[in-house]
Amino acid sequence: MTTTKSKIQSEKTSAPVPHEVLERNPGMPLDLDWIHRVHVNRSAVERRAATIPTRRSVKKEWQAAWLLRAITCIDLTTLAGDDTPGNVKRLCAKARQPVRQELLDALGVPHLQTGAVCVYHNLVPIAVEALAGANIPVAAVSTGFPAGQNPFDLKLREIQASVQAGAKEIDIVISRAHVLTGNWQALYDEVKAFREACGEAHMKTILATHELATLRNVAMASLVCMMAGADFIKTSTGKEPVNAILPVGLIMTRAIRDYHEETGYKVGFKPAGGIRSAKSSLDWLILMKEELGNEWLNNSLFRIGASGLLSDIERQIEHFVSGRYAAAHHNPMV
Ligand SMILES: O=C[C@H](O)COP(=O)(O)O
Repeated sequence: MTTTKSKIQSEKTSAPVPHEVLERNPGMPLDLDWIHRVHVNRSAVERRAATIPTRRSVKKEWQAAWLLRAITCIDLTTLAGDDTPGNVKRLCAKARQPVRQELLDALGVPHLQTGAVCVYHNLVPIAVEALAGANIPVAAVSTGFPAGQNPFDLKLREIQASVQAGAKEIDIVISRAHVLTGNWQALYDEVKAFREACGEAHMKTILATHELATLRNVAMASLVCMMAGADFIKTSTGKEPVNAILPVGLIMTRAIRDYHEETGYKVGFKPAGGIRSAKSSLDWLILMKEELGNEWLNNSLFRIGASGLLSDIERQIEHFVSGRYAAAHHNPMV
């Protein structure tokens, strides 16, 4: 019989190398015919999304392996007005050692780390220093996050400053007004300029989907961002009233699939905001596996933006190992 430990080890060995070097999406000219052909059947999308947490589940003996995989895909995030160098340093320590070593030892996993640490620009130098020597990129939210209402030239300068400070990934916010007014050319030009300003840093484009009015707009904006050279498309800032939800995830992953079929380039996906339970992280992994396949199940192509998810995953892993649940304060985030 295959034991849980051997399942986790076979998961590990079959796992793609973290931060695998993929050919970056160079983008393509804006194809308005393609954009205007986009059609979304909202009720079909909602029905399909509703099956993910119910009909689909990960077998119990595989759950720990999937949860470990989820951890490697977390962009461990703090984006609060009261962030300090101290809490960012503690967050970085958590990114280096997201699960207590004794639990990893029990599962036969020598080392584990999160996909990235995500902070505001001011805290990039602190995070870069705290992560020195670890292969964990620092992501900076930029371009007037979260509303994106800053002047355009300031947004470009903000990106450049974050890259100079050592951010390897830049999470930009799009101008929602371009989507709401159907000005796809303006959205394309904006995102292309952001991509140029990012240089070698990878760019995640935050759509703030709750503010885009319709699922069709989400699909169209996803395509435009990829045409403009996005490395990732990301659902939300975490500051909207509704953030990452599965129907939106379905629309965005299908846009990624269409773009890949058309161009051959793989674009990553990052649901972010409101993802707090281990169970919901499994739902997102299942969505990725079903819509995009195993190739997307690694942190080069999948991230979960979350500030509070890790505590619950660690708690579930502890339960898996010991059969007991620890009190939430035993697995503090920072
Ligand atoms: O990009 C990440 C999000 O801002 C995190 O949102 P959260 O605090 O709801 O997990």
